[in-house]
Amino acid sequence: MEVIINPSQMQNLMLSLKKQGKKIGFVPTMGYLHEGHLSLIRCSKKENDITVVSIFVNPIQFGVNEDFGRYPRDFERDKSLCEKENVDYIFHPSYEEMYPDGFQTYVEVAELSKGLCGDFRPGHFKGVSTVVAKLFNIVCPDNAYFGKKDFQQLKVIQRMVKDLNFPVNVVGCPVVREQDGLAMSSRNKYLSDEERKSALYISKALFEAKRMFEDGITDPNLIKERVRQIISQAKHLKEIQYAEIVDSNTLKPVDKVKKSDVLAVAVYIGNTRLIDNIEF
Ligand SMILES: Nc1ncnc2c1ncn2[C@@H]1O[C@H](COP(=O)(O)OP(=O)(O)OP(=O)(O)O)[C@@H](O)[C@H]1O
Ligand SMILES: CC(C)(CO)[C@@H](O)C(=O)[O-]
Ligand code: BAL
Repeated sequence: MEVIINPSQMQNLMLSLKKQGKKIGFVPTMGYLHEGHLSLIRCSKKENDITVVSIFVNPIQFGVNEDFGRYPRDFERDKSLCEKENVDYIFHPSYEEMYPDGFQTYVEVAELSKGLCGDFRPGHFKGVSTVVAKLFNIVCPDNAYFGKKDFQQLKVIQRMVKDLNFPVNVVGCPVVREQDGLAMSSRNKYLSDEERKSALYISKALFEAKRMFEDGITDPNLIKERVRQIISQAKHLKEIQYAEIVDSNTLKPVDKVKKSDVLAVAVYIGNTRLIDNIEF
């Protein structure tokens, strides 16, 4: 496995591998890898000749009061996890190389970046689509793997690829959960033991919502009310930012719940903002 930090070197290498007919799979991450990330890597390994993982905590997708500074980082640990998974290349650029002096070009997916997280993290998806566009141009992947845990992000990237004709196939992969249901997330590290117990109410609420739908309830307000009730039992709950049921293509709230709609939530447990979702 090789670690590459220079974007031009990475791009030249990928272009030459493509010329040799190699199929390239790409897993973009912000590091501090867990089983959720590893599931994406395993998918890529199965479907491609070469697997590239990027590890870059992208400053432009964080708001000024967000956790960019304290976002968990452990490159050595990430490196050995990637090695164990037989990753071929880690792309680990510096901030200066990704955003050199004078940087001023952004990609914005207008509508899908609104609503849900977009309402609470202004500029976030613009930062995500911009860095992913750069990463796609640097890594030149055939297939790129994103988790459905960040459902809105996946939709934004799929739209960007379609609208800007990126020659990349975007693959959405299932949410990986801890045994007790909590969605894996690098930010789970921020939770104290007590907060970790509170966080469990999130997945509990999502599973109950799915059960309600399977029992024939299609009124989104009934389901959302129950979801809020369950999450409100969490001792360390600070805020439910949103609990919304949306159409999985438009991300607009629905009047009547149907199969494939998505219930998405963002919740503060203590000072930790967690997102999760479930598909009906
Ligand atoms: N539990 C999970 N299951 C499946 N994919 C996941 C999971 N957690 C993260 N991913 C995916 O891994 C990729 C990289 O995500 P990222 O590095 O931001 O990790 P994260 O754990 O989501 O971190 P954060 O705490 O910022 O939410 C994204 O495509 C994301 O959707
Ligand atoms: C896609 C991504 C790597 C862009 O910085 C990030 O948003 C993430 O880890 O989900
Ligand atoms: N997984 C999304 C990265 C972020 O929260 O900034």
